[in-house]
Amino acid sequence: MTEPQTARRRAWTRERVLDAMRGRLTVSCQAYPGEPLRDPRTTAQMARAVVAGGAAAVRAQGLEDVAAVVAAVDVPVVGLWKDGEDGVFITPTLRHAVAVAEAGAHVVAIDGTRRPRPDGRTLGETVAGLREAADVLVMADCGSLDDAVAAQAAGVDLLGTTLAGYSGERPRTDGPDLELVDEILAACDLPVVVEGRVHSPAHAAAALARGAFSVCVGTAITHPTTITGWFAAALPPR
Ligand SMILES: CC(=O)N[C@H](C=O)[C@@H](O)[C@H](O)[C@H](O)COP(=O)(O)O
Repeated sequence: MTEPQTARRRAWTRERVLDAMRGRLTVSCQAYPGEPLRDPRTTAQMARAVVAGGAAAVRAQGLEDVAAVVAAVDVPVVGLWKDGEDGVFITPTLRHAVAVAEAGAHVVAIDGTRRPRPDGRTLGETVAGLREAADVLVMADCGSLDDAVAAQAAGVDLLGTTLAGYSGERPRTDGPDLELVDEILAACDLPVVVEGRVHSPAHAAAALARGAFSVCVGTAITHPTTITGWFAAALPPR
């Protein structure tokens, strides 16, 4: 990062980050292993494009992408590091979480499920260790109400529904899991980010209308291969 970029990064206090995200859209800019758009420069350009369209924050995966996005846009960046493909793979250990913070993320998203973590630490130990190492907000990517309740007790700052439908505790709903959103809002006090299968502006609006703090959209905005597939599949057979 250049000096002005470092100063800009520092100006994002915890309060400013939360204030920026409240009631607004976070856009997840991710390309998956082997895909044509998987390049930190492309992710950074995508981040600039979504900020131009009104994204209040950007979510990005991988240390290089996080650093490139932090340098490219002046909005909060929710960073994560996916390692592996099943089980606990979203920022699975304290080492991953600290590295994401060091890459410049304002919010570090970590697996917020109750499943055993690869380094043997509990979520609470991971959050405490991360806080010792860096002044960042922590978002727990949860898959169920029990995850959210445990994550709140573990000391995270934000609860996400990111893993609903992917951790085996909830069905994979067609759109966002709004039933889970209702359950979490009734049981927890922390800000809730609705994430996962928010596929239309109407879904995003419905999520906020339920009382969610913020909404995060990935695929429907930044994954052209999937979006193209939706259109292609809607055509009648030739
Ligand atoms: C389950 C998992 O690995 N979720 C990932 C988390 O970062 C991403 O692959 C999703 O794109 C992101 O959560 C946004 O969700 P959607 O792409 O459905 O709008």
